[in-house]
Amino acid sequence: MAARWLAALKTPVGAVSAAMLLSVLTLAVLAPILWSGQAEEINTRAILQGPSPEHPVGTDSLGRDLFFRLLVATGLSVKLALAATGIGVCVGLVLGAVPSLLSRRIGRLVTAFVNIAVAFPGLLLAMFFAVIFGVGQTGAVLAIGFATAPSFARLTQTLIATQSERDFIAAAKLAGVGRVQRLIRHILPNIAEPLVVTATIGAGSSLLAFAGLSFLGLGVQPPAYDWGRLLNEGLNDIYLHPMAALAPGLAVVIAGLAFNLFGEAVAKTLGAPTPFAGKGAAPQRVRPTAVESSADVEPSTSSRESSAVLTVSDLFVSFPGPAGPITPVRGVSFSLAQGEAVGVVGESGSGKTQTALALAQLVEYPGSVTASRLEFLGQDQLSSPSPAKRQLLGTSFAMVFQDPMKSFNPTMRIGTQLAEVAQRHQGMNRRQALARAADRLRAVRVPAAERRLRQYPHEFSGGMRQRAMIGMGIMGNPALIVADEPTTALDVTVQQQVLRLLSTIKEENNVAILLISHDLTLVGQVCERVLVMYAGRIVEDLPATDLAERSLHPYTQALLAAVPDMETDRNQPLAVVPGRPADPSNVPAGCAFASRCPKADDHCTREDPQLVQQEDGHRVACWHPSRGTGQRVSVELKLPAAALQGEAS
Ligand SMILES: Nc1ncnc2c1ncn2[C@@H]1O[C@H](COP(=O)(O)OP(=O)(O)OP(=O)(O)O)[C@@H](O)[C@H]1O
Repeated sequence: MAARWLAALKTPVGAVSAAMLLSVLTLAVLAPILWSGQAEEINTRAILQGPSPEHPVGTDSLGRDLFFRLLVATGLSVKLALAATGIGVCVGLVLGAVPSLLSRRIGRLVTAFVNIAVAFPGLLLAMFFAVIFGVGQTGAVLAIGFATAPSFARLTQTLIATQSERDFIAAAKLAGVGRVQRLIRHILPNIAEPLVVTATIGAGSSLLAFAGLSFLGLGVQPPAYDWGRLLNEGLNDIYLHPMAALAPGLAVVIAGLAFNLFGEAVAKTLGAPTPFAGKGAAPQRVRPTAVESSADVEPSTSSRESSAVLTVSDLFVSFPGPAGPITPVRGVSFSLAQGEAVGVVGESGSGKTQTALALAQLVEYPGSVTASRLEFLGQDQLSSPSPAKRQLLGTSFAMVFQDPMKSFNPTMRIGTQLAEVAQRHQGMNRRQALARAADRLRAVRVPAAERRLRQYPHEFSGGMRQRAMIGMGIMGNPALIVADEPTTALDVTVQQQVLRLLSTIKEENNVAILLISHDLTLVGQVCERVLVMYAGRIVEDLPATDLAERSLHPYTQALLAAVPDMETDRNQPLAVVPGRPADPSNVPAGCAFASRCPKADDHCTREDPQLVQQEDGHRVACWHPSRGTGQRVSVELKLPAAALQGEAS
C-alpha cells in the first residue's frame, strides 16, 4: 500500500500537493510551540496596522501580530478538521457496514436514511448539527463529523457491496466464516485504501467547513482562534486592512487544496472510487426455502441415491425483474453419489452457475431459492441454519471458482487463508493449521509449500492459484467439490494439470465432483455423467461414455455438433446451435428449446416435456428423443499423456 501511495508522488500534482501537505502538517505541529508567545503579545501602540516589514500581515485590534496568529492558528484548524474527519469516517463506517451485518429490514432502513442524508448539502447539515450539539469547538467537531458521515457511509456501502460479490467472500462464507468476521478479516482490509484516500480528500472539506462555522460564530470561541475566527475578525476592518481577512482566507484555501489535491492524486494512481460512486446495500445471501414437490421432479433413482452425497429436487432460483421474475433455474433435480464426477454443460445463461450457487447456499439477495428437497450428506439443508450445518458445509463442501485471481483475498497470505478453515472447524491452533495447509499445498503439487504459505495471492501464477484453491477445498475432508469453470482462465497445459488434479483427488479421497463447463470435451475427460442444461432445466442426464454416440436430446446433439475437432473443415464457418438461448425472464410455453429444434411440432410448443428416465438410466426431457451423434464430436475419455507432465510448473 505504501508503495502505491509513494507512486502518487511521482506525478507533478502529487509531488506539489504532498509538499504543501507536509508544510501544513509541520506548521500545525510546530507553530503553536514556537510562536504562541509572539502571537499573543498585545501592543497598544500598533493597533489595526496594515502590512509592514515588522508585521507582514498587519495587526489586530489589540495590536497582536496577525502573521504569527495565522501560523499558530494552523494547529487548531488542522487538529479540529482531522478530528471531525475521524468522526465522519467512524460513523460512516458503522452506518455503511450495518446493512451487511443486521437483518435486511434494518439494513434497508439504514440505507434509506443514508440516501436521504447524502442528498442534503454538507454545510447545511453541519449548521443543523452545530445548533443541536451547541456552539463551540466540541459542538462544531461533532457537527462536521456527523455531516460528513453520510458520504462515507455511502462509499462504505458501495465498497462492501463490491467486495461481497467477490469469490473469496463466497469461499469464506462457505467455510463458515460469520458475517462480522467476514467484514473484519476479509472486507475491511480490501476497502481500507479507498476509504483512507477519501478521508484525505474529506479532511480538506472539513477544514473549509470548520472555517465556515467559526466564521459564522458557531465554531471556535475566543480567546481560542482558528483561521475561521481570524477571518471573522479581519472582516470587520476589511476596507481599512484587507490583508487581515485575505490572509486567513488564503490559508484555508491553500491547506484545503493540499489535502484535496493529494487525495485526488493518490486516488488517481490507485483508481479509487469517490464517495458518490454509487449506492446500494451490501448483497446478502439467501437460504433455500422448502416447497412442496411437484410431479416428476424427483432426482434420478438408482443405486446412487443410497450413497448420495447430494440430493436435490425441484430446485428453483429466481430474481425480481422489471417485467416479472427472472428464473434462471426452473426445477432442477439430480443426485450425486460418493466419488462420482458429474459434468454440467449448457450455453451461457442456461443456469449452471446459479444451480451451483444455490447448492452452496450462496445465491445473493434479492434472489430467492426454493426446493422440495436439498440434502447434503444426508443433512437437510432446507431447515434453519445451525452450527452443525455450517460445520458440515465448511469442511465437506468445497467450491472452486472460475477466476483464480478473485478466489483469494488479495490482502491476506495464502497460508492464513488456508489455515482459517482448519482453525475454525477442526479445532486446530494456528501452528497446526499452517502445518495442515503446507501438507495440503503439497498434495495439490505446489512446490516449496512452506515458503508459498507466506506469500500473497499475487505472487502465485494462475494455475498455481487454482491449485491452491483446490488445496483450500481439501483442508477439511470434502465429500463434494463444485468446480465452476475452473480452467476457463488458464492456458491449455495448466488446464490439463488442474483437471488431472481434480481427478486424482476424486480417486484418492472418493470425493464427488460437480464440474460446470461450456466445454463438452473437457467434461467428457473428467466426468462419468453429464447433465445438459437448457433454459434453467436439465434436458438430458446421460453417462459421459454415451455423449458421442447415444445422446437423445436434440439440444445435446446440437451442442456436440458445435464442438470443432481436428477434422473440422477450416474453410467452413464453425457450426453453432441455431437461434438464441431462451430469455430467463420470458421462457416460452412448452419446450423452451422448441423454437431452435429441427424436430419441434405443435405438441412441443404446447407442453413442456418432463425429464423422464429411460430403460438404461439415461434421463431426457423431449417429446421426440432419438439416438443421434454429434457430427463432429470426438470426446476423449482419457486424459492425454501430455497432461501428466510438467505438473509443478
Ligand atoms: N442478480 C441477478 N438478477 C437477475 N438475473 C440474474 C441475476 N443473476 C443471474 N441472473 C440470471 O441468471 C442467468 C445466468 O445464469 P447462470 O450464471 O447460472 O448461467 P450459466 O449457465 O452459468 O452461464 P455462464 O456459462 O455464462 O456462466 C442470467 O442470464 C440472468 O438472467
